[in-house]
Amino acid sequence: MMKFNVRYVALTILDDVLTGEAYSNLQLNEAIKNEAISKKDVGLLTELVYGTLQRKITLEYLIEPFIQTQLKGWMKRLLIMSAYQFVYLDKVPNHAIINEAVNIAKDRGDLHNSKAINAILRNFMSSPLRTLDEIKHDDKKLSIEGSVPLWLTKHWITHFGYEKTREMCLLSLTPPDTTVRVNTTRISIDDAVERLESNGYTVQMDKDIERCLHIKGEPIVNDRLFKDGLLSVQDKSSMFVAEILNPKENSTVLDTCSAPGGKTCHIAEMMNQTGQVDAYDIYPHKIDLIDFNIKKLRLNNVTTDVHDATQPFDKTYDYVLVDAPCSGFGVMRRKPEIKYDKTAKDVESLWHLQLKILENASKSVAPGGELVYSTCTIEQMENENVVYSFLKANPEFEFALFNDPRTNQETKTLQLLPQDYNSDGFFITKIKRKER
Ligand SMILES: C[S@@+](CC[C@H](N)C(=O)[O-])C[C@H]1O[C@@H](n2cnc3c(N)ncnc32)[C@H](O)[C@@H]1O
Repeated sequence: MMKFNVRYVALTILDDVLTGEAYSNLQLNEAIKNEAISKKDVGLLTELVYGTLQRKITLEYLIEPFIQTQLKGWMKRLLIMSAYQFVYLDKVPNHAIINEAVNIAKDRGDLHNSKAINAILRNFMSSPLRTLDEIKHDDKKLSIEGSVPLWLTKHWITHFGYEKTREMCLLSLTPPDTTVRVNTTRISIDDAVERLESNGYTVQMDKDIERCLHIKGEPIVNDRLFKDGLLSVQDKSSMFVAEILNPKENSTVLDTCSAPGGKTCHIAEMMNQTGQVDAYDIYPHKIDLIDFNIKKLRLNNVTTDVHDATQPFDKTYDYVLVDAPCSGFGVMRRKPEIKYDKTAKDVESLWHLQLKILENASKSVAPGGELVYSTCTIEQMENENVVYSFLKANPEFEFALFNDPRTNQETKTLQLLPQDYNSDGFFITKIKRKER
């Protein structure tokens, strides 16, 4: 048996993720926790897993002409991981890439496998890199360049146009900004900035959301402020959801699909330990995650329980949040496998579920009360189509206009794309029940 090495672990993670058995972020966290690996190796492992996943379609296109025989799935994954190092990493010498791949192949299979890997990689590395010139159609070209399946590329071009889609796909191959939300029930924003700076972080205040800070430095999860619950890691686009819901102090809030509790906690912080936030999720094990966060942040205005949001809630509330289960294409830069494992059929069945949850949750909005519907996707079907279908069937509701932070104009819906704030793609809309 081979002794632990970074590429071996990276390939095992790629196997699990690309066969749909695990999520990249969770697998990576496990590997980093379990193995005695150095800081440098953690960096390389992360780069290999995320880089290969992010650029899977591009890498397959580049190496495909050199594969003449039928290969097993893991061999193809080993080849694209090796191709990633050759094309995108400067510091790894070609002979090291080939040796490592051959050793893994020997360890996994017979000599024949390792010889095939050796021959393919040698051939690939000594030939000119394949260009996109031979592809005639813009959508196909972009699908390969941005490593996004063709059906999605076509969808997005139809909805957002070619330029915006290209910008989004290419930006999604790079890391987003790291932003944190200050727990203003425990520390002032000025004090949080001062303490972060004294801990070595470069901090920038966000221009739209007061409690949002952009930080650069060591992983924040190791910092005292994070560990003590004085701040939470949250993407800027995601923070807009609670900001747009904008619950008043002493009000009541229902959060229907709330795990792991990012927005629940944001809402509870905005209400400054007053009022009542009832947070539900369908999965019992996920309720533990919300409870953990509430406890860590020391929030005392939240209760949690298991509940299926398609089934009636027993109370009415001033504010309701439906942060619906969705395809998640808005977070493809954080979970790249999302791009490859969803189909148009999944999107359609999500639309049914989302509409059902929205219909049911709306019954818990008190007269004059407001409901925010949000998703972390950019699929029109799961966003505009859900809310317009709902409003058509429920005339007692209407849009509650809010400010589009990008234009400072009132809007009914907000579709944030990654390029808007170098953050996640999110959809947010607000509706209100008309007064009786
Ligand atoms: C987008 S995530 C919510 C993220 C959360 N609001 C946050 O900010 O941390 C959607 C959640 O909906 C939950 N969910 C899926 N189907 C559900 C249902 N029928 N009823 C309630 N929750 C559901 C999932 O378990 C998942 O935790």
